[in-house]
Amino acid sequence: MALVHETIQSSVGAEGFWSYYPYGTTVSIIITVLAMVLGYLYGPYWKVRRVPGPPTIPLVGHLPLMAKCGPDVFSVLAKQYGPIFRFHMGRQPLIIVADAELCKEVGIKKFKDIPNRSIPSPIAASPLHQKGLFFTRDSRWSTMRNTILSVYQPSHLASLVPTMQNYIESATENLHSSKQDIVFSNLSLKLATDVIGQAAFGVNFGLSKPQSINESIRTVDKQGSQDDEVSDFINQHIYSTTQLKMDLSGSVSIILGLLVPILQEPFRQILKRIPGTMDWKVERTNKKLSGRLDEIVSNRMKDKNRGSKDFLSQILSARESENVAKNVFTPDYISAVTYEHLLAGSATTSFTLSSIVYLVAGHPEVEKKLVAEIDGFGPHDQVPTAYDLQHKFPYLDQVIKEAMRFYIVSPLVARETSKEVEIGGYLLPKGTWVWLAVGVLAKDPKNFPNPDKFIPERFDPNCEEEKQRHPYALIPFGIGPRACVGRKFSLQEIKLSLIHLYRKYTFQHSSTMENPLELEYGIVLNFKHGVKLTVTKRT
Ligand code: HEM
Repeated sequence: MALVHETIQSSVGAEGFWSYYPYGTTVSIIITVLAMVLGYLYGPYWKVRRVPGPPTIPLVGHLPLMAKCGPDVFSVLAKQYGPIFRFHMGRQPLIIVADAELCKEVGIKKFKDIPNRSIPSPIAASPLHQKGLFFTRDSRWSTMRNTILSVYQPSHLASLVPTMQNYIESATENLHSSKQDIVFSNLSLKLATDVIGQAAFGVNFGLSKPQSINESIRTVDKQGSQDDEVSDFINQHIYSTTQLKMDLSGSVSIILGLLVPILQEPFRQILKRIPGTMDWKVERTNKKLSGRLDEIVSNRMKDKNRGSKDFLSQILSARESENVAKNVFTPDYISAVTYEHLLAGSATTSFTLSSIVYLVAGHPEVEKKLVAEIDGFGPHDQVPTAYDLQHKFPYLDQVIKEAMRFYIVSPLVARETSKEVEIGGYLLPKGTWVWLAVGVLAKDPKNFPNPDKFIPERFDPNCEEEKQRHPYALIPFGIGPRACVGRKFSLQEIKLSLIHLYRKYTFQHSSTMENPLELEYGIVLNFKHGVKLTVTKRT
């Protein structure tokens, strides 16, 4: 060391020596910063580097691959890399699990080590969405979930049949009277939003009014074109939902969240104050939505005669009777879970309903069998009970399962390890994002021969294919203790809707519709241009 000093001193002289050291300091600062940046960018990758995956591009990871292949990217990669592989969402590596047995391991067998959901960047930029059941963690989640499950007793669901039926009748009353084709996906979104609005808030959003169905189908898509409060709320809700993009088309802070998460929050704080930016718009919408929700919640809290018909009232009553729930369900969390119901319950149910009608319209032999089963149930004005819906429509069940397999609304289920855990032969450190590729499972020819064919009979309990299939090959509602709480609710609504629809109408694809159907990949799957259908009234 002394020798090095001497050499430097003699070669640069006394003056040069002093200027040399600041230079050296600068170099070491640059090297340290570079090392930190590289450590920040590559640290997450380094911890899971043994899991196979395609080569990644710094910063953007595999996002360009995703933009090129769309949601099919995971099927393509599963073929190449096997049942567990690495995919980089920007800087963040995801461990993708694309095998039914491994999904069971993550979702059920090792649930206690993987109990939470990872928080993707669109949600990290949206405080409103973070306090729902979906993204809460650990003991807060389990207390919230237990209270919410107590609300979903079978008797409560059964009592919702008449409400659901009313909205369904109202939404579908005038379908045939329009000479034009209908945008069925818009109609189903309004119907699902109305049903969940009533079930969650006890509020009639009034979107499914029969006299204005075509009119409102058109206007609901335009921001602010309806001026009453309810539709304003809905428009904001739809805006807030559609802005939660998972690709690079979101707001600047969301994009930063994908590429350099550390910068996301500081930038969001700045951008949300700059009028006109997407972050400013999202912030405004979220604020308005939260304001409205807080208002609804605080009014309902004061109302001593609120009854127990809707989700919000039930949660408030449960909260009052249990001390634990009181600490967990503070007003902001109540607003969030109630809003979450609107969010989780409308887009998913609506997409599923539309995709079923679309697929049946393309398969006349399925339509014939389905209509025969529905007609065989009883007179057309006999509304099925919750029990009837569960037990008396076996072919309808097969059609729904097959449609949910064919177009799986939520093709990825996001989880995160809370301690080191071994999955599929790889040791994953605490904090690893483990995502179940349920969309890949649903198209795996091992479990579903001819996966690109729509064949409801493959779910016939007597069929060999059904008997041999892995029990977790189709999990559109997720798996284990963290699976969807709204499964029975949405299936009840979907079945009631289909029975009512096919009692009155049959549907054909509109000539104005693209073929094949184009899908859009957001927080959930959506139709790019809607599902357009020609309606024929049954005689
Ligand atoms: C066809 C309709 C629906 C589909 C396909 C669907 C799908 C899903 C999926 C895949 C998950 C993640 C499950 C997991 O991690 O294992 C989930 C969770 C959830 N869903 Fe649904 N869902 C639907 C309807 C609904 C409805 C109607 C509601 C509300 C009434 C709802 C509320 C929720 C909630 C709160 C969670 C979070 C559960 C938790 O973290 O404990 N969903 N859903």
